Amino acid sequence: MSPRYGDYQLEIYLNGLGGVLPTLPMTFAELERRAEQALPPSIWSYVAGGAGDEHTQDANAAAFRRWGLYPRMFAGATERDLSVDLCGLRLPSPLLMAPVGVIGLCAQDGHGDLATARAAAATGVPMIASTLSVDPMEDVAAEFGGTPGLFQLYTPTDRELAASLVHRAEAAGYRGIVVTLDTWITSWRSRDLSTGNFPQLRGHCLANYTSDPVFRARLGKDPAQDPAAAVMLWAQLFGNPLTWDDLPWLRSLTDLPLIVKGICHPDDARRAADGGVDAIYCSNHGGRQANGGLPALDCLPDVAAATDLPVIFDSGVRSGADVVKALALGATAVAVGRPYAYGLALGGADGVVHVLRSLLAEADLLMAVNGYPTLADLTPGALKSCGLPR
Ligand SMILES: Cc1cc2nc3c(=O)[nH]c(=O)nc-3n(C[C@H](O)[C@H](O)[C@H](O)COP(=O)(O)O)c2cc1C
Ligand SMILES: O=C(O)C(=O)c1ccccc1
Repeated sequence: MSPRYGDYQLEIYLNGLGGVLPTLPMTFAELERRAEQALPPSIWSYVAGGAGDEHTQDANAAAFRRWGLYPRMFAGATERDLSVDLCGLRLPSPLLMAPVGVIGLCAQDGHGDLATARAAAATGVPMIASTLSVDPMEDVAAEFGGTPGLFQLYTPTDRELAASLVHRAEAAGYRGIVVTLDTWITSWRSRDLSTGNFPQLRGHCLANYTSDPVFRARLGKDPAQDPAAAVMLWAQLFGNPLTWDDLPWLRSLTDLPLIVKGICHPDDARRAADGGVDAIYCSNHGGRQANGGLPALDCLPDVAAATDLPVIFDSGVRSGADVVKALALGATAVAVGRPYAYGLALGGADGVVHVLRSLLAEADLLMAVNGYPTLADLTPGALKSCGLPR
């Protein structure tokens, strides 16, 4: 039986009886409000913002409100089992931390990648470590404890550099490679344009490049002596607009599970499966890239039905109820991005742990009161479409 996540609720109540109220927010709205106060304005805009007028970003969260979970009676769901198998990994829960580039800067000490990894160790919730980290992937992996971690690859135009990043991830003990397909170029980010600050262009998240032998050989000089040259080279190499012709090469890079992130169309899911990937990651990048107004949640059922592969879902998950709904719509595992970044901003590793435990406790208690003891009980039949978002 998996851990009793709902006990977190009891812990908070008992602390309250002892006169100790939670210092960290108990609602997403409060989390967001306080993160805005805690972060420097340019970092806040970068993390909280999306593409264009943020229609897709708003639609992502609103989409969850169009679904309701039937409460079922006489179900006796006294014990819940939230554990799941994902690409050969036995996980205590279906929750993951999505890759967040420059997450390091959300922590007060500037080392948020390490704090996030410590939160993964404390909760068993795997971190998908972004290519764009403040600390090198080896140092991040060293903080994972017994929790498996995945490495997210932004595929550079230089194939040798891409291979080097993947092989370093293998050597550092990462258990899967998540290749992000939707961000070979960044979208029209209105808020970042207003602040004139793209943290990545200031060279804050290039540790995986400046520590890489292939990148250093291309640079020809020590990046510490000429950081501007390193940023320029990174900008040239950052994103490869991959096509289906590149998939065999990607597949050949590693024997680790290969997961493709950014899939929203069932045809793309099928084609990726034919190309030998191990899992599909259905996401619209939290509305930071696409901005046609299509919520990622609306893409999930068809993507999940398109293949037999496991499906990771993210974009707009803000509560334990949202986690449960995404599972019922076909996700094998569900990731959050901004929510844990905000927790990090407010409380470092403890803040991330609080956000993750709150999501899991709410999901667990919802499954209890609504009578769904296991993840297998969460099928589309558990949901009822309930019209327009409020
Ligand atoms: C500040 C920020 C940086 C991100 N950086 C990356 C990244 O480096 N690689 C990646 O694949 N996705 C990145 N994403 C997208 C997330 O992995 C994820 O798809 C998205 O945050 C999910 O939506 P949510 O924030 O609504 O939970 C980033 C998201 C945010 C908010
Ligand atoms: O901001 C992002 O969403 C992201 O993925 C990214 C892309 C390039 C540089 C830094 C972050």
